[in-house]
Amino acid sequence: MGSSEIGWKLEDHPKLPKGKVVAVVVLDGWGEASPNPYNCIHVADTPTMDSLKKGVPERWRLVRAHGTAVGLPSDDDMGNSEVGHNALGAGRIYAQGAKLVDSALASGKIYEGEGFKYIKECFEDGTLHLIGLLSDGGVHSRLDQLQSLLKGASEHGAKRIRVHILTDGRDVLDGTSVGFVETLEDDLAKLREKGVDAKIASGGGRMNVTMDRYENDWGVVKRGWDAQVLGEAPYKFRNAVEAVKKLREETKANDQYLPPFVIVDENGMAVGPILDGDAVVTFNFRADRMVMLAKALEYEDFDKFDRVRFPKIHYAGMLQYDGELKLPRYYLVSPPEIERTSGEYLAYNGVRTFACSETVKFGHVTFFWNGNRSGYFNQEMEEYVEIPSDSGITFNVQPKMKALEIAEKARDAILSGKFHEVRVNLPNGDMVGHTGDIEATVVACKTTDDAVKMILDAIEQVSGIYVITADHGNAEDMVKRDKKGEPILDKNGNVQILTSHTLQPVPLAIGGPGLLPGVKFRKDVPDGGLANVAAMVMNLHGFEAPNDYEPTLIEVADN
Ligand SMILES: O=C(O)[C@H](O)COP(=O)(O)O
Ligand SMILES: [Mn+2]
Ligand SMILES: [Mn+2]
Repeated sequence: MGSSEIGWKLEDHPKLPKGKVVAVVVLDGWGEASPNPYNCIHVADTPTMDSLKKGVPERWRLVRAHGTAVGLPSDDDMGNSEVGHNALGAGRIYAQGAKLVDSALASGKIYEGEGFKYIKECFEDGTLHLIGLLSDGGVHSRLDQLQSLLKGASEHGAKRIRVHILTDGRDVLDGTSVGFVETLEDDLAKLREKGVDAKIASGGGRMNVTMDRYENDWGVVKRGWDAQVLGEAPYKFRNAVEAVKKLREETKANDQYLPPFVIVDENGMAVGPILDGDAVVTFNFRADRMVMLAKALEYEDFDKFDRVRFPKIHYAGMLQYDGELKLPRYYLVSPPEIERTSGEYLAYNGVRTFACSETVKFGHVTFFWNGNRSGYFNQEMEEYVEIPSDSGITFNVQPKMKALEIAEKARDAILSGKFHEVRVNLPNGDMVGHTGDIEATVVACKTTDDAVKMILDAIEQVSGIYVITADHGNAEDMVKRDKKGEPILDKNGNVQILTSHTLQPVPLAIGGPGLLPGVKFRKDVPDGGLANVAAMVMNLHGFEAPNDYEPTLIEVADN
């Protein structure tokens, strides 16, 4: 459908007025779980969020934020920011990258597309490089997809393959990197038996090497570039299992933060720098932490760091990572076509929007919210503000992050009278939760609660409406559990800290003086998920949602 054929005008809601200020607050990584010592939200002092839960029962509920409710392959998949914010903003459930790549690999269609044909042109004389996150986390990538791609690429003629690994420990338990590298090494050995020259060429921890996002710290991407493209790194090893084991031991870094390393041959030469005539595939399906590398690999004009050498390669992403920038130009699997998002409708219908977060989550309430599209729909109607995040630190040392600064910006936007929607992401529960530091995560949760209070106070002053929710769980459960829900202990009797997201539902609270007294949650959408929130927010702005949006969660009783 071309945009001119779309009927952008939304119907008026029969009962709800227009012109109210609606604050939409996404608490990143804030799920609902039973109270226990590993539930940092429970342990923290959170009077504001507690009062919403204990307040009007018809205005607080849980919504699904994981698995099929957000377009992931199965209900064993935890939620994440990309799919969560996509669902919140788009109001519909799209088959997400993980699922699309699964199907393209299963059917073999991945090998028939333009993207694969493009990289295949290098197979005769060049090397195929695969760069991405090595784990089964299913948030940015999946090991089984890499395995399948390795097999498929070799069957389709790749003779020399180099894998550049990024160790995880964030979406999976810390320490699991060793096992993933061993599995990959087994696969590569099998390929070598078949005559394919296949090796791991470089590596490093995802948060230290390559996978920065929203341009918070180009140094991260540069460290990756030096290892992957130039074959240079402070650590050199003959094999990758040894590299990961030694670096964990010697530098005491966890999987997320391993320093960059290259694998060298018997003469000390890097086994797989990226050279003219090579093909490169970034095998993560998720966009945010691949966009920066994609720019470095693709853009002729580039001034973010000195690339030293800019090899002439054929580069394809697993997916196209940015629909607006059309980046990268070539990709193996078409991304979900997320269109007619709520933000675009609201801009057409006169709703003025302000969106804000700090750098590490800025794209969540803009890019992901708008269906993986950077930029404004209509600059006259929207203002996006990014508060610079601290860089070069792990957030357990700064658990307050910029939450209060974000709340101040939201407050000022609410009080300014210039906006009808003020949308923010408060990052703390998630970003600090990912460090696995329980004490710091408790501080993170308290700070989030303080920030929510500031926003609610401003809404009170302008007789507005608030919508408080989250994109997925994280801080509410910081320990790995067995099937019965009991914490799992390691061989030393210590609990295994869970740095990842969870499968928990998230809270959804509505209220504020501007909300008509008869507005309450419907009882007939018990399985409602994040995708149902968009229609509700449109209602709160005085509009009916488009017919194909997931149903709204509210009704208006006459009283
Ligand atoms: O990229 C990350 O930080 C994690 O893999 C997932 O966290 P997010 O989905 O909350 O960004
Ligand atoms: Mn998130
Ligand atoms: Mn997260």
